[in-house]
Amino acid sequence: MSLQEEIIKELGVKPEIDPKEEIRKSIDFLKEYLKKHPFIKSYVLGISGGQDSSLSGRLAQLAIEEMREETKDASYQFIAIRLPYGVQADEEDAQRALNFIQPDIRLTVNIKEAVDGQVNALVTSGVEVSDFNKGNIKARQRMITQYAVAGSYNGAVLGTDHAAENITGFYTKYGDGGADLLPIFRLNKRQGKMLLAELGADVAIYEKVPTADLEDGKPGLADEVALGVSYTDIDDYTEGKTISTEAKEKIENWYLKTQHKRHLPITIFDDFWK
Ligand SMILES: NC(=O)c1ccc[n+]([C@@H]2O[C@H](COP(=O)([O-])OP(=O)(O)OC[C@H]3O[C@@H](n4cnc5c(N)ncnc54)[C@H](O)[C@@H]3O)[C@@H](O)[C@H]2O)c1
Ligand SMILES: Nc1ncnc2c1ncn2[C@@H]1O[C@H](COP(=O)(O)O)[C@@H](O)[C@H]1O
Ligand SMILES: O=P(O)(O)OP(=O)(O)O
Ligand SMILES: [Mg+2]
Repeated sequence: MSLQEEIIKELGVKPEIDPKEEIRKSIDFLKEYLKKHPFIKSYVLGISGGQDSSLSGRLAQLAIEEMREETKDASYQFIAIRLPYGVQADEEDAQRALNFIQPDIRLTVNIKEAVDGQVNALVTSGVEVSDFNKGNIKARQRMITQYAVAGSYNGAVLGTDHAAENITGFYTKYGDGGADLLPIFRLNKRQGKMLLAELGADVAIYEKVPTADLEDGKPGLADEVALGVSYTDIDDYTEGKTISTEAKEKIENWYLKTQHKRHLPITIFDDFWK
């Protein structure tokens, strides 16, 4: 089996999808988990204004609404959290996403004080913190906040990892990579767009340039610039298509370099890294 075939198998990507079917699959997955774990009453997710959290958030809201309807238990809630670092430059995009999702509960927790406090404590202890490293602290602070909210609302934390992100390991380990359930895992970026279109999202939501927006010095840095490869190439690769040798090598290098992120902490019984 070629590496491309192995990766596609691992990520579970289908070359073609029926968006309606995939929407139903994600909603049913979120509902089934709640039915099996009656003490979990809410799903919690940070909403950035980007494509992935808009899609995951809307799917979660729909799942929760169906749960309320079917069980007549009004305590099921979807909690959307805005997690800006100070003032978010594209705040209106985040508000547009919230208007699309129509979450039961909207919270805003500004992560700036916590992040700056952590950075200052490190610097005071003589540890240098680069802007890049601080970006990962922001992503981890968002994870801490989401788990704190889940802890207060009998909740589980959703993550937005999907095939086109997982393949390159383009997420912060235990930051946005830290979550309980991943409702859009298996979809690539263009398939996520198809689901958003089917759900009636504004085109601006799914045409927004994907960004982690983590570095102070590089605001809104596009994922594709940071990665050096386009989502079109990544999507084609995950659908089994032939892409340029240069793009293929870049994707496979990212995949191999980030293997550690797709495993639980490594023990002496693991040999995937050898
Ligand atoms: N989806 C997004 O858009 C998104 C979100 C967050 C972060 N990002 C991007 O993801 C990247 C995150 O940075 P990163 O990957 O350098 O940080 P990271 O913290 O996610 O991973 C690096 C850490 O992993 C561990 N590690 C590294 N290599 C290892 C290995 N071979 N075995 C075991 N452990 C190992 C080390 O602890 C290291 O500090 C950045 O490029 C950031 O912009 C993207
Ligand atoms: N500014 C943000 N507010 C709320 N939630 C956020 C914010 N930035 C990121 N998030 C969450 O993290 C994931 C990953 O984002 P990437 O753009 O893929 O880095 C995002 O889906 C939100 O759930
Ligand atoms: O995870 P999001 O919602 O920020 O989407 P994107 O990765 O497209 O920025
Ligand atoms: Mg984003």
